[in-house]
Order: sequence, then structure tokens, then C-alpha cells
Amino acid sequence: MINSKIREDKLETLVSRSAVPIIDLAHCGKSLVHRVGQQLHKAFTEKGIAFLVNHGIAEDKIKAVWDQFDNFLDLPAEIQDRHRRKDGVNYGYVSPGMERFDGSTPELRHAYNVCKLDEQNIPREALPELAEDITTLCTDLKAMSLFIMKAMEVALEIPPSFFVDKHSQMLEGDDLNMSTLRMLYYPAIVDDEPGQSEGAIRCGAHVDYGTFTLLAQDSEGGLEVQLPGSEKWERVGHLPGAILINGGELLSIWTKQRYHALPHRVVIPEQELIRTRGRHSIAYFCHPNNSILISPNDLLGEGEAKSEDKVYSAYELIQKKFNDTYGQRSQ
Ligand SMILES: O=C(O)CCC(=O)C(=O)O
Ligand SMILES: [Fe+2]
Repeated sequence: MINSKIREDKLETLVSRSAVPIIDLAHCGKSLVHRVGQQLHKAFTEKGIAFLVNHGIAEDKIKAVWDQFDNFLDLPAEIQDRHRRKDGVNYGYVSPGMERFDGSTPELRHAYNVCKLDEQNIPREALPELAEDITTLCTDLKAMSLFIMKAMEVALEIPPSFFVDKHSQMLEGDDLNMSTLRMLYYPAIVDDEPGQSEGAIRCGAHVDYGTFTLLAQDSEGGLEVQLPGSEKWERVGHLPGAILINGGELLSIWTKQRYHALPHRVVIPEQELIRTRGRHSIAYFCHPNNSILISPNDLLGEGEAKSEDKVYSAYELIQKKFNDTYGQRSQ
């Protein structure tokens, strides 16, 4: 009996194989922005993913937001309904089954998107502490994103502020910029419950749409990625306290695919014990301002030929993606 259960400590992960680059954001010695830039450049070109450690965002701040999202999910349905994501906007509550990343399989997860720190985006009235905790975390993640952009500018040898200027309206509202803090809760899997059949998924395979994503996940596991050049799904694993960064599609277009947009998904854990527990994560999706034109010719390397492809704005590119994900349901 015991043999039929897969033990967590026996599972091979990218963390257990030391296959994910780890980037230390603590300042020591050489100029921080240069070192981080070089390490990010290597990580984005070779793997599309890295762990950021010593990033200065206390674990308590992240846990506080997870706890507050649990409180939201305990609210009466009529209060939750008032905060549902509506047609044409990105902020608000998305209940299980509303998103379909692969176009067909519904996601078994609760999500709450925040694109601006105001009453409309955050259920402040229902949960004043949630508003406070989200505001603190958003401020930290935004600052961290801006630092990462500066490091990327140095590594790519492009004009200072190239990225920072194009992301100047992060968290000023989805009408200006689609950057989003997304709280996520994947409920425990109860076998035999309708909708949790074979083929069910916590989050279907996709690449993130924007510039890059910062992801804080708990220790429950389930996140899998396809590393560049491979179709094999590999478990990421858990590095305590680390924040994961993965490249998005816009960054990949911008860099003429030199930086990878990493396919990823969240599966239902194989281990019986773990699947009966819920999983929390928080993603901060970093996007350029909606009006920015994303041209692969902006960052041409020496001697590289110009692309003749049609140039779209960040807004046009993301709308196309949203239509694929939410289908006719909410977009
Ligand atoms: O929950 C996670 O770990 C990943 C979520 C994700 O990839 C997404 O929402 O885009
Ligand atoms: Fe994602």
C-alpha cells in the first residue's frame, strides 16, 4: 500500500537537480545591477526561468496576502459576486472554470486580479486588511520589477530607461497598463467530485503574455515547465523564500526570441496526500504600457536583419491572448 504512494522527497525536480539558475539580489562587491543583468541575460537566453533570492520581500508579506485571499473565498457568494471580473476589464475575481488556457480544459482554481490600488480593483470595503496587505506587496513587487528592468537594460546594452519608461504606468489601471497582481488558490482535490476527472488541470499549459512574471509559490508543488528545446514537462520544485521569474511573450518578441517565453502549467500532484491540500501562489505579471509598440527591431543585435513583421501595440497583443483564454465567457 505504502509503495503505491509517491513520496514527495523521491520526486525529481529542477530544484533537486540544481537546474534552475539562482540569482542573488543582495548587494555584495561588484555593481549589483551589472551582475544581476548578466545573470538574468544568461537565464533568459538559456532557460527562460530563474529563482531570485535575497530579494528583500519578507515571507510574511506574501503569506499575509494568501491568508487574506482565503478570507475573500470565505465571504458570502453575493459579496464575491460583486467583485467578479467583468467583460472588458482584467481586474476582479475569476472563479474555477472561467479560464481555459489551452482553449478547452477549465482551470481548477480561484484567481483575483488587481491592476490598480483602488476601491474598484480591491474589495476594500469587505476586507480592509486585504487592501492594506495587497498595497504593501504590490509596492514591493513593482519596485523589484523596475530594478530587474534596469538590470536587463544594462545586459542588453540598450539605452538606460528603455524598459523602465515603457512600463511607467504599472498598477495605474488596466486601461493604461495591463500589469496585474494575481492571487491564486487551487482547492484541494476531492476524488470523485464532478469536474475533477481524468485530464483535469489546476492551470493549463501556456506562456505568460507580458514582459516577465514574478511568482511566489507555497511548498505544495505542481508547477511544471518545458525548458527551451525540450517538450518534456519538468517539475520545478520549491526553493524556500525564492521568487521565480519567467520570461513572457512580449519580451520574447522584443528580443527576437533570444529571451525565451517559458511554457508552464500547474498539474494536480501525483501524491495522494498532497492533492488533498490546497495550493497558494501569487503572480505579478509585468506589462508595458498599453500604447507601447512592441517591435523586434527596437533591440536588434549587431548585424541582425530587420524584421518585416507587422508591429502591434502591447494592448493589441494582449487582447488577442485574452480572447483565446476566456473565449466568449468574459471578454
Ligand atoms: O500558480 C502558479 O504557480 C502559476 C500560475 C500561472 O502560471 C499563471 O497564472 O499565469
Ligand atoms: Fe503563467
